[in-house]
Formats: sequence, structure tokens, C-alpha cells
Amino acid sequence: MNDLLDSLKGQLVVSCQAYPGEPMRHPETMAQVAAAVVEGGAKAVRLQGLEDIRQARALVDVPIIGLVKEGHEGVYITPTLELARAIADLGAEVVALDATPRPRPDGLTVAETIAQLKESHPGVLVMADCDCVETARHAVESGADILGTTLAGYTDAREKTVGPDLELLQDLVREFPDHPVIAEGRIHTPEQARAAIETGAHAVVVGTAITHPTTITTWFAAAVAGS
Ligand SMILES: CC(=O)N[C@H](C=O)[C@@H](O)[C@H](O)[C@H](O)COP(=O)(O)O
Repeated sequence: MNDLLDSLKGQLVVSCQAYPGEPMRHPETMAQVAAAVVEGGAKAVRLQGLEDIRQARALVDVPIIGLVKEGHEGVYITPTLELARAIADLGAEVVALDATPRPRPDGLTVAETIAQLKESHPGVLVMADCDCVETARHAVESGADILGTTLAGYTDAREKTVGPDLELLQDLVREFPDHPVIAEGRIHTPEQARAAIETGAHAVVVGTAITHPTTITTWFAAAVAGS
């Protein structure tokens, strides 16, 4: 396993993302959030958007998992080779991309995307955002380095679980012992993060529960209102 993956074993990664139209949707803000979570112990950060990645790169030394979201339908997490290369150009050590076999807007397969990215950017790692075991299989066959449960519950492949999809995590850990599996998606408490590690996750990505104040506020507001 390479040094970067070694450094993430049993560690917390924090996803720092704001969504279109939101008050915190600003690259400088997200770069500052990234710096703040590193102070709290995040051993890597996951960032969306080229400008966010560029500005965070200047502020943090920990590995960056970069992605660009484009559109909402079908493949929207780093859907093209061009975007994957642009992310790697900015110094992100890991490029995250949708690894489902669904059609991609540039007409390339996941295998072609990964091969051509690695040709132009040797050393970059690819995190395959998966929604089910079949996608993970497809990702491994396509040359992905890391498997993530990121898309579980966000496609038709599986029901959306209330917390993290630990069942999928367990299946991936069992079926792909040679690939680090990162737990990501709906991990909202430290206990859930720990449960993911105990289920065999190589690392845990937490986003919303740490970096999305609007959502966190709705949890508290609802509790206070008793609804
Ligand atoms: C499905 C999708 O597009 N997930 C995105 C992937 O980058 C982000 O919107 C999530 O915040 C991230 O995966 C972390 O998950 P959570 O915010 O649940 O801790």
C-alpha cells in the first residue's frame, strides 16, 4: 500500500462542500473550513470544485481528495476525463469519480478515464465513488485504487439507509480485501464513524455533520421545537 493510503488508515477525512446558492458557497470559505478541520484532526480533506481545491491547496498540507460536480442527473461526480485531469493538475493527490457503469458525458468508460488520467498524471490515486457491490467490482476492474460507499442510496441500486450503509461497507471490505474501502455518506455521529472503522473501513469521510451548518442547525431546531 502506498504512503498516502498508509497515512489514512483508521483516520478521519472531512468533506468540505457547500451547494449552489448557499451562503458558504465560496472557495475561500471552503478552504478556510478545510484548514479548520485539519486543526481538529482531519487527516485528509475532500473538496468539490476547481477553485476550492486550488485555494485549499495553498492552506493545507494534508492530502486532498478532489472532485467536481457537474449536473444532477446520472453521472455528476467528476463526470469527464478533462475534469479529472484538471483536479490532478491542481495538486490533489486523489481524484474522486463516479464509478458506476452509467454513460459518461465524454463517452469514455470508467476504465478509459482512469487509464488516461494515470497516463497523464502518474502517481495520482483514484477514489471510486460506488453505490453497490457491482459498481465496486466494475471500479476494481477499471483500475480504481480506493473504493468509497459515497453513492450508496443516491442511485436506484440500494435503498437509502438512515445512517451509513454499513451493510454495503461490510460487503465491500469482504469482497475486496486488497482495496482500501472508505466509508462515506450519512455518517452523522462519532459513534457511527467508529462503527464504520470497526466494520473494516480503511478511513471514514464525514461531510454534512461537520461542515454543513445549515443542515446541522435543522437537526437542533427540530429537536428544540419538539417536532
Ligand atoms: C451523494 C453525493 O453527492 N455526495 C457528495 C460527495 O462528494 C457530498 O455531497 C457528501 O456531502 C459527501 O459524500 C459526504 O457525505 P455526508 O455529507 O453525508 O457526510
